[in-house]
Amino acid sequence: MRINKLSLHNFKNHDHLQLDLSAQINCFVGNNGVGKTNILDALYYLSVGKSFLGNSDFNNIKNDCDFFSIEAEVQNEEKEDILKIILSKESKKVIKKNDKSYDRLADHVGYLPSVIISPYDQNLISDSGESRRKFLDAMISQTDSDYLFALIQYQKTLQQRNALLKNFAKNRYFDKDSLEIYDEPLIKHGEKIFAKRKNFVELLNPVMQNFYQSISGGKEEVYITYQSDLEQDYSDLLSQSLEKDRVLTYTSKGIHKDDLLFEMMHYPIKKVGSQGQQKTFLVALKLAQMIRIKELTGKTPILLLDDIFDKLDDKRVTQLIDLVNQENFGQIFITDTHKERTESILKDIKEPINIYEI
Ligand SMILES: Nc1ncnc2c1ncn2[C@@H]1O[C@H](COP(=O)(O)OP(=O)(O)OP(=O)(O)O)[C@@H](O)[C@H]1O
Repeated sequence: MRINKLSLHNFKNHDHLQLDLSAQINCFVGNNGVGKTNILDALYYLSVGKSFLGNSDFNNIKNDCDFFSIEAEVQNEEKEDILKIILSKESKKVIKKNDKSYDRLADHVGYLPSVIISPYDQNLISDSGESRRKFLDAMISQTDSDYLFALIQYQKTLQQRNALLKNFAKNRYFDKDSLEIYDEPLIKHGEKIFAKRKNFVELLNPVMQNFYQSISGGKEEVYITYQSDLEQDYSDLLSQSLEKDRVLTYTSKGIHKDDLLFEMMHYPIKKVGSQGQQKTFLVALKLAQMIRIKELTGKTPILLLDDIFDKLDDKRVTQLIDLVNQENFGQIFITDTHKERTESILKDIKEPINIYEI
């Protein structure tokens, strides 16, 4: 998959922007705040139907405007598809492929896979488990529509079960049987999600380890551990935590409490990793994500590299560029504040490179 043309209207600070893109490497260079990251965000938006910054959709509409649109010509094997996303303040978001609207956003996810590496990835290390779960969900959903379906059903059931627990507390009443109606779908979807998450992380680990060692020059060992309540039987867990859930008025056990432990040399990387090591870890993790998506879907994700050259030493940057320049990586988008630095880093690359000054 690759994007031949991109056109933005009123997307964040870009009122009109039209770009003819290189099939290989595209760089957006310019000063702070000119809108380089916003272009990557528009490309990410085309891929998953939302911003990677996770803010409200309306914040993506240029200030004082009523709508934004993102349009792209996407090379899909032999044919070209036109993808269009329009969001207006008055109506629902519309995502169209070749003029046909998708009924649900979930039907679009996976069509144009993407992987983004950005300074915001640091939140994956520093934030709570929720951001790591979101990352895991976004990553698996791009490769597996069954997973996304199970996740949507699980979240719906969880909300209903929690609402009932709150209702019991409010009315000083409890009915075990009506609560248990939700247990069966929760267990069914929860177990499916657990198995898929466990499997995905297991297969991600060796790929990530390889990338980490290639970029860092083969020193530290890094590892991701998947932690889940569902290592125990979920049905037993729900029974055992019934009284607790009743008091807390929410469901305390399940895959909505899962987490990923990021480790370096058997210690949390958050505690023992330098800034450069943490960044290398995140880059390796994202490159591994890219390889897994490619293996599972047969599609090469577009790779979005935002401000990647900061915090990595020259040796690591060279290693990284050598890696992504190999033929198993597809179309790449890079942002940087220094045009000369970008040109110098990419000087040995033979593929066509487009550099846009924003
Ligand atoms: N809805 C919006 N309407 C208008 N401008 C916006 C909107 N949302 C963000 N911006 C502007 O976009 C700019 C930030 O763009 P972006 O993050 O892409 O910059 P950048 O070129 O990547 O900068 P840096 O080099 O600092 O990372 C800011 O000037 C911000 O005010």
